[in-house]
Amino acid sequence: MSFRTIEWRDNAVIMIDQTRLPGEEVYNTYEDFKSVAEAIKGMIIRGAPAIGVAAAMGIALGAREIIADTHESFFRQLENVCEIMARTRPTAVNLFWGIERMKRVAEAHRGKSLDQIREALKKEAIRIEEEDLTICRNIGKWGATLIPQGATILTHCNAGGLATAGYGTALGVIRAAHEAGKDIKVFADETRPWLQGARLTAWELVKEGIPATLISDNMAGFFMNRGEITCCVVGADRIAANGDTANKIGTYSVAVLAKENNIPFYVAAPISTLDLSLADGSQIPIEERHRDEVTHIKGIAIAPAGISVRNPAFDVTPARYITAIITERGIVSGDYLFGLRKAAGI
Ligand SMILES: CSC[C@H]1O[C@H](OP(=O)(O)O)[C@H](O)[C@@H]1O
Repeated sequence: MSFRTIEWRDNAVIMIDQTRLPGEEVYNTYEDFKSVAEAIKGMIIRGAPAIGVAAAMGIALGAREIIADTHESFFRQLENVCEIMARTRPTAVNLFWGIERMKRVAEAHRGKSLDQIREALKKEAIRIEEEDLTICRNIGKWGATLIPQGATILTHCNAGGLATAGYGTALGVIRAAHEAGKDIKVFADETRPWLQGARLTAWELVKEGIPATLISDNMAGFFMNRGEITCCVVGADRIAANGDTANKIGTYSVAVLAKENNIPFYVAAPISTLDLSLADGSQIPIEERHRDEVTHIKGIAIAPAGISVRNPAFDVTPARYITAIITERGIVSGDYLFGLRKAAGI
């Protein structure tokens, strides 16, 4: 891949600014944890695994900012850093997974010096990023076994290298199938209102020469009904114990249309996206974002100011619409309650 989503460099965090794509490939440098939190909230960086990495690196930055004479003061301030990270976005469980993993490392080093704790947190954040890349490649390998030669794959939103530490989950499956010479084509939903498909997925696929067609969200059913789509592959932000999956708004509609047209619908996600504490998807918190994301494009109003607006950023696809869930440890289908726990090693 010819871009880097996020990187720890010289005790700062470097991120590609995803709000400026596809027109400009700009990298921002963050030297304090609060600006990393703002970058997550403002979707400079977005995508479940990517915001897990960003939160971890933000906490590592925060630990270096803390001025403390005692361990008690350090850990009290570190808790505050973690709480600020946790308030950035509510749906992607990877954010909280990353925060908890960093907390565990800090606790495990409580007996060490503050600088040793800071160093351990920095190394853990870098490790999380490096691991995510390997995880995505493994998701790709497993997922590619489901993709027939010459398939046309519909994807929604961006579950690509930009949504992870690189390579992607849904786009990881697509990349792996392409690299295996399966001669695949992609239909990418533009994904209103934030246009992750038009701005980010299309950018990734064009850069790599993977054949892709951009469609507006309301065209997905048309092409499915005409027999032009072989299968659908999407990412995820939180997967409940029974397989119900939260993903970008519009995913549920794609899944129902796929079921109606007898098209396999796959979710590609790392184990860190599982939330087995939730029995089903009804408890998954759904982020509601600012109305301007719906009424404006690039700052230009496309709706009158007086109109009321709703902007849920995610929806939940019931497990019955999901053909299989592709993880880095294998493909889960059928009895999700059993299969997901097994995949998680429980
Ligand atoms: C690799 S999962 C990415 C997942 O996150 C996206 O949401 P957002 O762009 O709001 O962070 C979308 O749901 C993707 O499927």
